[in-house]
Amino acid sequence: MAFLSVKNLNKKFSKEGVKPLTALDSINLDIEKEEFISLVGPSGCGKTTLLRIIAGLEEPTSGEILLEGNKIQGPDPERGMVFQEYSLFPWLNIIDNIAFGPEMKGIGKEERRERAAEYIDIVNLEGFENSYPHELSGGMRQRVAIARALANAPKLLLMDEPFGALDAQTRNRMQHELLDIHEKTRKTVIFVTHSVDEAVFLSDRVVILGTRPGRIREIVEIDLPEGKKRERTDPEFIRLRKYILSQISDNPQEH
Ligand SMILES: Nc1ncnc2c1ncn2[C@@H]1O[C@H](COP(=O)(O)OP(=O)(O)OP(=O)(O)O)[C@@H](O)[C@H]1O
Repeated sequence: MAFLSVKNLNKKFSKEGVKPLTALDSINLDIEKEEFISLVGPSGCGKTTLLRIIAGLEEPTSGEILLEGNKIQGPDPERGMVFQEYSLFPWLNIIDNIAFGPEMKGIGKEERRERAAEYIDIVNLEGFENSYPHELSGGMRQRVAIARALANAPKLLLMDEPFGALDAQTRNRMQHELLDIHEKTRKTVIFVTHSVDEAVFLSDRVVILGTRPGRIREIVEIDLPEGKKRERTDPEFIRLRKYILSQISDNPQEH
């Protein structure tokens, strides 16, 4: 049994008087525990819709998703979501932002602060515990958002274009940090991105969603050295990146 199993998933958006739009068509996908999976494809191919259905924020029209054999129904902190806009609480300092989920679960102050401190350490934000979100850079805020999702002890981390709003240099640094976080926590990650370069750099497998909207076109294994040893200049990296780009026929917005 796969850790996460997407079975025959279909999603149609219907509005009165308008022809229904098929956003996802017969999606089947098995994901193993600890895997890092990216979803790529042209704009409108259904990446965000698939992620939102896995998050439980959207209902499929038919089909189902099983997490460790249990059908997903509605949102749950066991599936932590990180968005492009950091959605931090501006009135809470960093440690309380991170401890928010555990607080909602009724975990006592000391324990949740301990847990938050552990994740502050993992995302390298020691010393910023008492700062407020507006006092941090974009990359740092995104690290808080990742720590906040992790503090709920999720089984799955769902990331929707999390580095899309960052400048190129910060984005590059965040990619290295995310690999590092993945190595430390071994969380299963599903990562939506427009950037094929980013997907190849981060992932164990890249799922290409089709030019025919909403279908899986191909799943590409990224057989590169683990962790920080990944090099963009590696000929295999360049070959995989070119190959995936050639499979995305619409213009990807960046690469
Ligand atoms: N709430 C909605 N109501 C109607 N149509 C929707 C809704 N959400 C998404 N769609 C449509 O479903 C299709 C898939 O959208 P989705 O946002 O999942 O694509 P995407 O691959 O994430 O796109 P992008 O790369 O531009 O973010 C698009 O045609 C979109 O217009």
